[in-house]
Amino acid sequence: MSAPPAATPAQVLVVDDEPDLRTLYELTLLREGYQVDSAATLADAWQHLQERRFDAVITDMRLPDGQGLELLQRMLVQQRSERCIVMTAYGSAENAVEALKAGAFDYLTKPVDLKQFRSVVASAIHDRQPPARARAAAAGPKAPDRSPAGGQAALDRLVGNSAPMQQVKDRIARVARSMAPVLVRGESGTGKELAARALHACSHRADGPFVAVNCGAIPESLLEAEFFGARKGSYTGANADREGYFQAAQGGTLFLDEIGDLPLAMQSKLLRAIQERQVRALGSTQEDAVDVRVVSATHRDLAADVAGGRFRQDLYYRLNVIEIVVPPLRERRDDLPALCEALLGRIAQEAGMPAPALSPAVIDQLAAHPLAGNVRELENLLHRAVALSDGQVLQVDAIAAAAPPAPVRPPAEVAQAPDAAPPGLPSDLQGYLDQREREILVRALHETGFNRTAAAQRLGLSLRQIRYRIARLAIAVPGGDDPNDGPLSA
Ligand SMILES: Nc1ncnc2c1ncn2[C@@H]1O[C@H](COP(=O)(O)OP(=O)(O)OP(=O)(O)O)[C@@H](O)[C@H]1O
Repeated sequence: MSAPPAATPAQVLVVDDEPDLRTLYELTLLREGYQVDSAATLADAWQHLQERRFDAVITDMRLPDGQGLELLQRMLVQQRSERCIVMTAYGSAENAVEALKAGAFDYLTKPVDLKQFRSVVASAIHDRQPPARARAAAAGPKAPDRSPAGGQAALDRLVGNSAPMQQVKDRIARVARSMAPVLVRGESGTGKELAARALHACSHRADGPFVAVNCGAIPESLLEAEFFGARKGSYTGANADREGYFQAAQGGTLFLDEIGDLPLAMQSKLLRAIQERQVRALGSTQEDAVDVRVVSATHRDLAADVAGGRFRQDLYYRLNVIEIVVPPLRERRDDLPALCEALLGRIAQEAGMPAPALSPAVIDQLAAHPLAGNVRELENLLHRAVALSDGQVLQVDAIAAAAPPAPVRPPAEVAQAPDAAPPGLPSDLQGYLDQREREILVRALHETGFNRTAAAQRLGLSLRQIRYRIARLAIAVPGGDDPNDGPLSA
């Protein structure tokens, strides 16, 4: 049996004009099993890049003939596949953010911590080519830079192919590859968490944990221990050492939902953890290095919170390196049929029943609904509709009954007319009364299991009268006009 072919080590280019530092980086990388080339200037680095392809490029920010950022930009223009790590001077947060915005995979702050250096380089090379030392497989053609297999599945879970949704998915796939912090913005219920999960699944951290935290749900006094961990005895009730969210997300993604709800004192601590990449558990004297990508989300206008002094500007700047905006449902109505189908499928699966079919009438009715609570509201509506529906096809009236009663309001044109009547006085009395009557009848029918006799009794009507009203208002009752009028939605 022949020995496996020798593995080709990953190739790294180091760009720094200080010979001592260059040597230090080279030795560190060689010891890790990489093959290293080095350059002292931008021109020299570019020459190397013209000659061959590398797996990663590590560049100092300030070089004798220009900025490391220029190298990054030139690489981007040429669509080079190398991942670029930029080294910035200590305290120059702007450079780090600028580099990440320009497409750097990650940054390191000088003086470089060698442990962090090794870990960042390993991350950059991770899913394309492990170091020779760790590789057993034969050297083959380099894998293209694409999302892990689970990435596409996670993007598919984000249902909707409308143009705005497609843009969101393209952006997720594009930015997933770096370490840059991402802020996901969007109204409540638009799917921000799903977007964050897809981002994680498309990243090289997909095999690591995804830890989701609702910042608004944690009592202020517990925040520090929850985020950074706590040593036994550090506070009343801490009976054992416990890790925090940062430690739990090690090697993966920490999703900070409702980031705008974090109190100012905690914002400072979070900023420090992100900048230093170190956290200190409550009651501990030691800092732990953490390798975590932070993705946060908010439905609030964080820029306004910054202006109002409720959110730290420096933290906002740090979290918002890359922004993903998930559009509200009203801006992507085209997604409604696919969303309904996917949500109904999920609901039915959870209930262990076949998914009811969706008629065009139901879709039309949903499309007319304001759905201000976005996909979550649509999901709730369908949940209740399924519970109220008795057949294979989801009924229009099951949707109407599932919808929370609309607030009593005069028709919109009356409210908006310049010489509008006082609120509460409708211009079309009959239309207004019909709408109210309809709501009451649907509610009564719903509450009596669609038994018309019982519903009529509840409303002080005869069976004849309620039948007449149901027909006049064209209320579709599950099971049609049942002469026996028994319970229809048992
Ligand atoms: N595009 C989508 N495809 C399928 N399901 C979706 C989509 N968007 C949202 N959902 C579903 O809607 C519900 C709400 O989504 P999610 O929690 O991601 O929203 P959110 O924007 O994070 O909400 P909040 O701001 O309230 O935290 C979830 O059950 C989610 O699975």
